[in-house]
Amino acid sequence: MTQTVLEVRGLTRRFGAFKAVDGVDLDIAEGEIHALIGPNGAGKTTCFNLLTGSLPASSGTIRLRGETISGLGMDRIAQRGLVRSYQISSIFPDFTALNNVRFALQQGRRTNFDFWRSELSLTGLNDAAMGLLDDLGLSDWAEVRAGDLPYGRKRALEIATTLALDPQVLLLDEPTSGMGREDIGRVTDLIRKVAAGRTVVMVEHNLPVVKGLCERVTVLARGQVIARGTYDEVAGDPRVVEAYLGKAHA
Ligand SMILES: Nc1ncnc2c1ncn2[C@@H]1O[C@H](COP(=O)(O)OP(=O)(O)OP(=O)(O)O)[C@@H](O)[C@H]1O
Repeated sequence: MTQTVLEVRGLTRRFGAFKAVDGVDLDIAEGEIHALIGPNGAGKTTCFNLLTGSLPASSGTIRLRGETISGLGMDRIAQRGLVRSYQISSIFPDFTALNNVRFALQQGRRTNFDFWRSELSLTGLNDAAMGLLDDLGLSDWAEVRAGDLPYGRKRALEIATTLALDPQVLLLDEPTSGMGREDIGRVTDLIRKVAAGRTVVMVEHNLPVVKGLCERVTVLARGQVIARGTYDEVAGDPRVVEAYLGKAHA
């Protein structure tokens, strides 16, 4: 039987009287690639902010492997293995790609001692950083200033710095946004590769990417879950069609 790695119940976030996230339940299975989709303003980003602890919930519970993580700060949640992809703005543009990953690995050593004790030592830092760059197709770019990388490579670097923290559950925030076709194909392949041995939850607007990549999909609209299932199941759901296109099309 598949194990639930992330269990969310009744997750709610109010801004004044407005509920941006309203009683959301999620069950994310170990090892799956799960998409959170929905029209603009549906509450996807707020949901991610609640999962990572960057925003406190108004109510509801979040359990990671059965342990309650709601109410913990971002660092402690990351320590327990749930990490969100760094935003490009958090990549240091004047560092090389290699030094960005080295830095992230050092951060990981601070937050995940067991991982380091078992896998790495200080002398292994360069090898580990090069290994991650290699995994993400960035070895030829190791000595390039991060600020000079093309957009798609920057997103790959962002994933590399996140993987440096060795997350069990990786949250990816619109990993293909702003990319051209070629970069989308490359990043999609990368996500499939890095998903081996971990669980991935992604917010993604590009529906063909979701269809190609994600085993299960949860659809949010106006802060609530309106459908869940495989891509084909939710794409055929009249509530989803209505949420995306308006009532006339449903
Ligand atoms: N800090 C805030 N204060 C007030 N309202 C907020 C705040 N953050 C988000 N909202 C509102 O909550 C709703 C959900 O926003 P959210 O960004 O989570 O949606 P989303 O599904 O990620 O949208 P998009 O796809 O456009 O990024 C929106 O109506 C937004 O205006």
